[in-house]
Amino acid sequence: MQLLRSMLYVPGSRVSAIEKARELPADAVILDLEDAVIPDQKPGARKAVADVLSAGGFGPRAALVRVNAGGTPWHHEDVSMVAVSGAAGVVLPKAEDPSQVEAVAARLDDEMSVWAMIETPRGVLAAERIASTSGVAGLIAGTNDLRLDLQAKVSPDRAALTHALQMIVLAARAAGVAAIDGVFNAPKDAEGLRRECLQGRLFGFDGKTLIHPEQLGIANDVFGPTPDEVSFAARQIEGFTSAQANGQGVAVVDGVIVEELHVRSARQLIVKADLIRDRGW
Ligand SMILES: CC(C)(COP(=O)(O)OP(=O)(O)OC[C@H]1O[C@@H](n2cnc3c(N)ncnc32)[C@H](O)[C@@H]1OP(=O)(O)O)[C@@H](O)C(=O)NCCC(=O)NCCSC(=O)C[C@H](O)C(=O)O
Ligand SMILES: [Mg+2]
Repeated sequence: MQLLRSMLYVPGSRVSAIEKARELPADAVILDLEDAVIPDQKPGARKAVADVLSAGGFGPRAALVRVNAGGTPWHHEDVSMVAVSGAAGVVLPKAEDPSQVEAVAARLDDEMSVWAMIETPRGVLAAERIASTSGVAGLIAGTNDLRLDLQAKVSPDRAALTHALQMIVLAARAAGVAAIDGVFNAPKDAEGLRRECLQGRLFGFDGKTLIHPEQLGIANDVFGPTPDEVSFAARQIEGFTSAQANGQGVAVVDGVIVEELHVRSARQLIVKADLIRDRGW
C-alpha cells in the first residue's frame, strides 16, 4: 500500500519551492513543467527539475514530474528528461486515449509509472480504458480544465463535476489503480478545502492534489483514518476472530454485522494507519 493522501504540485520554475518540498509533509510531490510554467521558462524549468531529481533528497515522498501534454513542443524532451531522472513517474496531462499513455510508458523504465490526468470530456469518457493501460499507477482528476471544457459553473458542492469525478473513481477501482482528486484553488480557504477533501474521500478518492504547503495538513488528516475508524477496525477484527472461533461466519460489533469482507477492509485500514504512524505526518 502506498500513501497518497497529499500530492503537492510545485512549479518546476521555482527552485526554492522545490527545495522546500523536500521537507514538506506531502506523500508525493509533482514537479510541474506544464501549466505552472510559462513557455519561455519551460526549457530552464526542465533543466532545474532534472538537477533537483539528480540531487535527490525527497525521502519517502514520491517525486513525480508533470510533463507537457502530447502534441506540445515540449512533450518529447520532457519525457526524455524524466526517463533518466530518477523520478518515480510521469504525470501525463490531458490523457484522452490509451495510446498516449502507452507511448509515454514505453519510454520509461519498468519501475516508473504513469499517472494519467483525466481533465477533458474525452478523457472522462475514455477513463476506463486509460486506467487499465499497462504502466498506469493512477488517475488524477484535473478539475480546472474539466470545468472549463464542460463550460460548467463553479459551486462549492462541485455539482457539475460529480458525475465525472465518480467516473474517475469507478475507472480507477475497476482497473485496481489509485484515484486522486483535483486541486482546490483557494490556498487560504481552509474550511472550503476541508469540505472538498471530505467530499473526495466520500467518493472514494485516495487523496488530493494540492497547490500550497498550507493545504497539506488538511488533506493528510481527511484522507487518513480517524482514531475512531482505527479503533472500530480493531474491534471488527477482534469480534470476527472470536465469532470464527465459535464456528460463526458473522459477528456483530457496535450493532453492525461484520463479515470476512469487512475484516479485509479493516486490516487494510490498520496497515494504512501504521504506515502513517511510521511516516510521521
Ligand atoms: C499559489 C502560489 C503561486 C502562491 O505562492 P506564494 O505567493 O509564494 O505563496 P506563499 O507566500 O504563501 O508561500 C509560502 C512559502 O511556501 C512556498 N510555497 C508556496 N507554494 C508552494 C508549493 N506549491 N510547493 C512548495 N512550496 C511552496 C513558498 O516558496 C514560500 O516559501 P518560503 O519563501 O520559504 O517561505 C504557489 O503556491 C504556487 O505556485 N502553487 C502551485 C501552483 C501550481 O503548481 N499550479 C499548477 C498545478 S494545478 C493544475 O494545473 C490543476 C489541473 O491541471 C487542473 O486542470 O485542475
Ligand atoms: Mg489541467
